[in-house]
Amino acid sequence: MSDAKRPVGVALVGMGTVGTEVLRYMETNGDELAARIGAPLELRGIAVRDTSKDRGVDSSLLTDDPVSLTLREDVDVVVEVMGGIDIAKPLLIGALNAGKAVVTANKALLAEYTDELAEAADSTESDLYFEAAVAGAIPVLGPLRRSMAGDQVERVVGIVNGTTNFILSEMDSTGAAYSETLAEASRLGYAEADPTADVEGYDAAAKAAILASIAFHSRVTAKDVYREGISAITPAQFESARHMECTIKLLALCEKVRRSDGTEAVSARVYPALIPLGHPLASVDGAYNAVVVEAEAAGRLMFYGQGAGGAPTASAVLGDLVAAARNKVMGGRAPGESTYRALPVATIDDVVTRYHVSMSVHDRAGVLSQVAAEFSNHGVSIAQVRQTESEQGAELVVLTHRAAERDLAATVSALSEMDSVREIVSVIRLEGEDQ
Ligand SMILES: NC(=O)C1=CN([C@@H]2O[C@H](COP(=O)(O)OP(=O)(O)OC[C@H]3O[C@@H](n4cnc5c(N)ncnc54)[C@H](O)[C@@H]3O)[C@@H](O)[C@H]2O)C=CC1
Ligand SMILES: N[C@@H](CC=O)C(=O)O
Ligand code: NA
Repeated sequence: MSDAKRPVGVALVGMGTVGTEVLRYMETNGDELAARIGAPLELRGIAVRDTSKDRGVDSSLLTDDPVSLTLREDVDVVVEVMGGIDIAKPLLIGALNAGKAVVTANKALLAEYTDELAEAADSTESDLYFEAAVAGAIPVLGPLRRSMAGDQVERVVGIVNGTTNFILSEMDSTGAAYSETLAEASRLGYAEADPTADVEGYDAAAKAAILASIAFHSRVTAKDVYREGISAITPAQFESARHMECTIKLLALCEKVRRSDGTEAVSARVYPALIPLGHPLASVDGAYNAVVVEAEAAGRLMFYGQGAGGAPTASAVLGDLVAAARNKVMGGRAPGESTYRALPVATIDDVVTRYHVSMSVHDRAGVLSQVAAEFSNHGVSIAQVRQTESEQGAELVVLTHRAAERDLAATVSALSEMDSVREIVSVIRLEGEDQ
């Protein structure tokens, strides 16, 4: 057999929601994949935690020793879909050091350690692919890395977590509380093994770090990303959003910003925000994700599709597997890491946006002007005020014009000290008015 026709050996690590679907499509579409690669894929083994469990596969393929499996001579590509960092990190670095190509969906790992993984990949000129790690099935990393390699990306804004988008969509349409819909998101295979990663924004922050690093050619890790989750979002906030013809979405925002000292920096942040109903991201519902990329020459691009779930994620993994296997057969290598710009990371204080501040106040003369004065004292300009009466007093909702986060924070802190303000009920940012 000529070298070009030699089968490409694959090690699958993890056989959960995603791994099961990867395997299914490898089997059912094997001939087509072979035609695209120029050689058949051959599964050398599957690393699982419990080899005694019946998984409907040839049990001789199962092993609980992922290290030995991935380092086998006849393994060319390692597909890692088990998640976690402690085992996956040395496993994948070891595989790359041994010259194996790696395909992974593990955003938690990539958001912290892409530099170490890329260094190992470079040491043996191996491939490291991870399209599934951001926005599931949606091809977004490939386009950013390849198709947009000649452009200057200015901003990336997206809904990149299927679980929270599913929950927020349900809260908006049915008035349900977030905890009621979380179990359903887990059942549907959207949520992480520990769903705290989803609802508290860690998963989206990991994806924001990966997106920002690739978009701006500068290393951003998950720790650099400002993060707020959705667990404090209430049905009342949705009601308030509707008054403003808005909805609430958990957004990942990555952009180049000018800091107060005039230097350029990268801002990466994740938080629930109001967005106008007419904004293209407002109609992205359920486990769907969407990523809007703004670039100097391209203008605005939008990528949309299923961001979570076994089969959609398997689509991205399989695309990478075909690419990595084809490189093994034909030669060549995927574009490597490109973080030559080494921009500093901006803090949340450097962000400028609009705010919706809801507070409970004593219903007496002069309160409105005192509150307005506090915004003005900190240089935060008010766009709208709405007051509603309640048994306890009054609720005051203030929508600001664009203001710096540090000024808004100082305003809120001063308001919370005022005698006439009973409680700051919520502060939520308003994004996407420039669409
Ligand atoms: N489910 C989804 O929608 C998406 C998941 N991902 C990522 O894909 C990866 C896998 O996710 P899921 O399939 O949803 O998770 P899962 O929890 O359903 O599957 C992971 C599997 O790996 C196994 N595993 C864990 N440690 C192991 C070890 N040391 N050796 C062998 N097997 C081990 C677990 O027993 C489990 O069966 C994660 O990194 C996740 O963040 C990425 C995009 C979407
Ligand atoms: N838990 C994640 C899975 C995909 O990355 C999500 O809900 O988006
Ligand atoms: Na993707």
